[in-house]
Amino acid sequence: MTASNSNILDVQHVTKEFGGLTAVNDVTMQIPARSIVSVIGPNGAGKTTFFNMITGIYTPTRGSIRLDGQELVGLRPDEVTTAGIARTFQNIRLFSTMSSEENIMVGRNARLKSGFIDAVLRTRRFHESEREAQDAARVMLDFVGLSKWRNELATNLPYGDQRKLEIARALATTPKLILLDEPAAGMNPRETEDLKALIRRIRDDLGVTVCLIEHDMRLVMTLSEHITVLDYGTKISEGLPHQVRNDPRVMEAYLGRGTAAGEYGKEARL
Ligand SMILES: Nc1ncnc2c1ncn2[C@@H]1O[C@H](COP(=O)(O)OP(=O)(O)OP(=O)(O)O)[C@@H](O)[C@H]1O
Repeated sequence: MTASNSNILDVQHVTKEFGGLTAVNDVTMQIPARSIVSVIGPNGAGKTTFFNMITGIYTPTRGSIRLDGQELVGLRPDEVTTAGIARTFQNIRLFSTMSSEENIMVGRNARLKSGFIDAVLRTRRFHESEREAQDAARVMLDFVGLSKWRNELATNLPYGDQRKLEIARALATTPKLILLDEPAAGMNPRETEDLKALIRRIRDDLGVTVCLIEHDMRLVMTLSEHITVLDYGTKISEGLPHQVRNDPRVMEAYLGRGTAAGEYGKEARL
């Protein structure tokens, strides 16, 4: 097996320009299959833009993004989902008037075979699809430990559980790779510990590769097997947690930069 075969995602020279601003500048990175990796960087470094290119929300100005050899550039977000990438967002995006189970079924529907006509005519295929979606939703609720909230409106769940529900909804699309955008944002230390255990189980039990953007340096340093650091859209460092933590370019990028600087400084003293 060649090195590239063991990488589930291969990003080559990706750039995104917004008018005169280069949000992501010629970034190349690979994500090994069944790994847990992080993309970090100070506020405005280009992390979310990077995720938005991988998931088809933005088309790169230049560059190539391959999932298991399949070129993703040019695909719509739903086609990227079907190809095998799921994600969660920086801000919680649940349907507040739906139950936890229904929220997951919406995620699952991205994969179902029945279409609009089936739904209108209530065909057998539609009913089978609905049952399949409901079964899958229950398995996912159980996996993330939220079975007791099955019929509860998503908006009534505690904050940490709403974040887990978003992860369950993303997992319901049966991805090969899941992208988590600041999953620990706003969590208390106990919720963050729970999240860490869940992310490990996503990889270990489901075999799904995990890539996260995260400002919580303690979480990033203890969970990640590989870290890529962006600053002003450019990759300034990558490697094992201890290599990145001790890289002078990374320290320099964080120092004097708002919240993220404080969080990095806290970790650097550990
Ligand atoms: N749609 C857009 N149009 C114009 N500029 C954008 C757009 N999206 C992002 N940017 C700019 O690109 C740069 C990178 O933003 P991005 O949100 O990717 O950074 P980030 O690393 O995710 O930041 P944070 O940690 O604060 O979430 C910023 O200067 C931002 O203002």
